[in-house]
Amino acid sequence: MSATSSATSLWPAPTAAGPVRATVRLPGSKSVTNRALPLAALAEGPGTVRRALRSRDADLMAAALRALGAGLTPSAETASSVDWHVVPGPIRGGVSIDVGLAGTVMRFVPPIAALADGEVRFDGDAAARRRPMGPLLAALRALGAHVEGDALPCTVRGPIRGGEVTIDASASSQLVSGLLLAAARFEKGVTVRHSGPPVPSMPHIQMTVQMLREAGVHVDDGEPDVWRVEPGPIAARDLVVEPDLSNAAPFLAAALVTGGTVTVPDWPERTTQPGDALRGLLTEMGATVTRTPEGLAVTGTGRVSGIDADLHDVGELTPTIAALAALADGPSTLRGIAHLRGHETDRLAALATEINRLGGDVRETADGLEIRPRPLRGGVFHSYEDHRMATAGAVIGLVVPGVQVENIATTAKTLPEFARMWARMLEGDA
Ligand SMILES: O=C(O)C1=C[C@@H](OP(=O)(O)O)[C@@H](O)[C@H](O)C1
Ligand SMILES: C=C(OP(=O)(O)O)C(=O)O
Repeated sequence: MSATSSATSLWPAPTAAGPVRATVRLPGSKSVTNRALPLAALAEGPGTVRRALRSRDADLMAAALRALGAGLTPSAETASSVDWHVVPGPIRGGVSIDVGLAGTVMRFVPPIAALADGEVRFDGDAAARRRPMGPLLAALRALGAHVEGDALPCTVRGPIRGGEVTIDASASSQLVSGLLLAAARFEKGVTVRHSGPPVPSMPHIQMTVQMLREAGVHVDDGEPDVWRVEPGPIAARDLVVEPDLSNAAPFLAAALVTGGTVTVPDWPERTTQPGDALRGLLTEMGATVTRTPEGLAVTGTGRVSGIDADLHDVGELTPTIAALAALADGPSTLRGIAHLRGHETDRLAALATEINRLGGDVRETADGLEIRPRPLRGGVFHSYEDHRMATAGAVIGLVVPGVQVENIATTAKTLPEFARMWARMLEGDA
């Protein structure tokens, strides 16, 4: 596999001088932000989304909703956070939408566009054209929309009626979430049945269902692999976005590999974010994880244990877990993650290629990775325009001198301040 980025800038990953001790405050969750904004844009009145993430993916979602007729006014803006006041408007067509490389934009916005009676065109980055969308577009067609294309670029023209549809969502949970998020506004609502190998990232579908219910939408998910959304109003709300727990992963990993402590404030007591699984995964890999008055504290010993883990439900944590596994004192097997081949890049190939380039021993399996730790050396770690590849390189660089991450700026997809936060963490705060 070759690196696809045209950007050639190299970021010298800082090596930790000793155990990291820092409190790292994470901006809002991408997944919550990019559900809260469309729900607000489809609501029956104006609402507010507080502490929303500002990042490439979140900005693309805001731009898409504006193009479709919603009013979004920012306040309390910082580099990575914003409060949005959202005023819904009639969904209008006749517009083009750039999805970038955002799975949430490419899968969540077309069903909204199908509410318009004008054509909406979608396209994105070259890598986005390779990401699975076919089952979603086929479903929109089956539910009454006129759709051209089976992947990006594509066009969608409503109005959609809704009803029952069967899809194979084994490539991405977002194919289901997208249909559910807009469905209360379909004349007949929707019943989505999944048929095929197991759907990955189920916590993300639970997040969709929970956020719909919080907005007063009736959702029945009582039967496995079937979701029914009743037609009806979506309540206007004032909600606060939780910190992004998946983006906490590289920072918490720093505690493990350096034998330090990293604390993340405002870690929710209960959440549907898959990043919450880090508490168990990092414990298995040798960390002590405690809830303190300051937040979730993760303390490492400097020694990392190998792990045998099924990451099917929490696939987006894989790059960090793989980086830790490459630095562990025993082998690891990561399974259940064949769908990562359709993420920002083929993450299984990218992780194997880049860790092996530094002297590692990573083998791709049909559904994951086998990682045998080897002494690693410095070198270029390509990011393939994948924010989580870039942060995985940063984790390795903490303890392997001379790692240079290509295109660290790609972290702007979900965490534009990553490089600054990483530097501050190493100085003792972030
Ligand atoms: O719905 C969401 O917010 C997400 C769902 C998951 O996608 P897949 O089901 O495609 O893995 C996850 O990996 C992605 O980062 C965010
Ligand atoms: C898979 C990911 O993103 P996306 O929302 O683009 O699917 C991710 O953030 O790990």
